[in-house]
Amino acid sequence: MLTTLAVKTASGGLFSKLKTGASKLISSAAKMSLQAKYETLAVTVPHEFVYHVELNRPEKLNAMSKTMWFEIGKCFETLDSDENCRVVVLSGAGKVFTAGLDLKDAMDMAPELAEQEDVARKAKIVVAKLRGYQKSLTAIELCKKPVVAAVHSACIGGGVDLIAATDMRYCSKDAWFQVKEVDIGMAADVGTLQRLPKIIGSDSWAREVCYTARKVQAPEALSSGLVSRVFEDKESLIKGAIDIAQDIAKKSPVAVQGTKVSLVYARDHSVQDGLNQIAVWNQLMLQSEDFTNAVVAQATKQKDVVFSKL
Ligand SMILES: CCC/C=C/C=C/C(=O)SCCNC(=O)CCNC(=O)[C@H](O)C(C)(C)COP(=O)(O)OP(=O)(O)OC[C@H]1O[C@@H](n2cnc3c(N)ncnc32)[C@H](O)[C@@H]1OP(=O)(O)O
Repeated sequence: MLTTLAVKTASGGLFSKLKTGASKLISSAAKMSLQAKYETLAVTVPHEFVYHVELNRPEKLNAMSKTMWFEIGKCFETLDSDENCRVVVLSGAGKVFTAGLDLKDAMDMAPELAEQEDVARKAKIVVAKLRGYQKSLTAIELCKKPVVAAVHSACIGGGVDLIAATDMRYCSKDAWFQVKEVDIGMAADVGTLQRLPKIIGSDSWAREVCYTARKVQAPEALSSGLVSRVFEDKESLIKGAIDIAQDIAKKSPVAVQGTKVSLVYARDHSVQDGLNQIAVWNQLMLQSEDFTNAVVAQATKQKDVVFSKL
């Protein structure tokens, strides 16, 4: 039975190669249109199934403007359903990863609030904005494709909220991180306080960096678990992140996407709830051709199985 299935997989492989050639053409077409689609993000496709999203306001140190917040949400919602995308690398163009919330934009809210006299009406305006910003970053977590943050130089305030919603975090030696919100008189409200303590093993350390807004340099980011790899410089960081992304992109998208959904669910639920979730998920997904093809490939020592798009 294994032999029959292996032959089936091998002929599927040839068909998939033809499909791969076609998808490369589609990918280069997609590359152009994706770049044109956003004002504050640059989206490229460095390898088949690997997307690279760059925060792209280098002249303002990638400060997160209203447009950028909106576009981050839109981008990751789109990537979630894009069958050509299996993994995303997220980095910053130019000198730094991001200088955080665009402070000019933040001040623009004052005149709008001044139009209202009553606190409840003012609060309604603020909460709508907050919910919108939260939704944008949660789109990264809801995107079933793993997202690898590649941080160089500064990652401040909203930047920490952003990377806390990603799956894996790498940085270069010159990187530093700052939960800066208390310095601008606010409690962080778009994910750092909720996600950071779950990323970091030490609750005490997480609280310290949130209360003090002190800078965390790359070696401490590594030892605390905020990042899992440190690269020599930005160039090797991006290459390293894309290499890992390519490895992930070769795996079954059914398996990888199911793994992300289950890890995110398990983080926020009891072990028993998590076991129930994956049992329900896999009662369907173990019937996928990916499972059969991958099992056969392992059993017959076949390399480079090609999986259909998802
Ligand atoms: C509902 C909201 C939820 C989100 C909350 C998030 C909160 C936060 O993110 S709190 C943190 C806010 N960010 C900051 O406080 C950082 C401010 N920037 C800096 O301290 C410095 O720019 C930095 C140390 C990062 C770099 O200094 P450097 O001398 O190298 O560059 P600059 O000359 O200062 O900046 C170059 C141009 O970029 C503009 N810019 C930098 N940061 C921001 C910013 N956060 N918002 C808007 N614009 C920023 C800066 O004005 C310069 O532009 P230009 O004057 O036109 O040349």
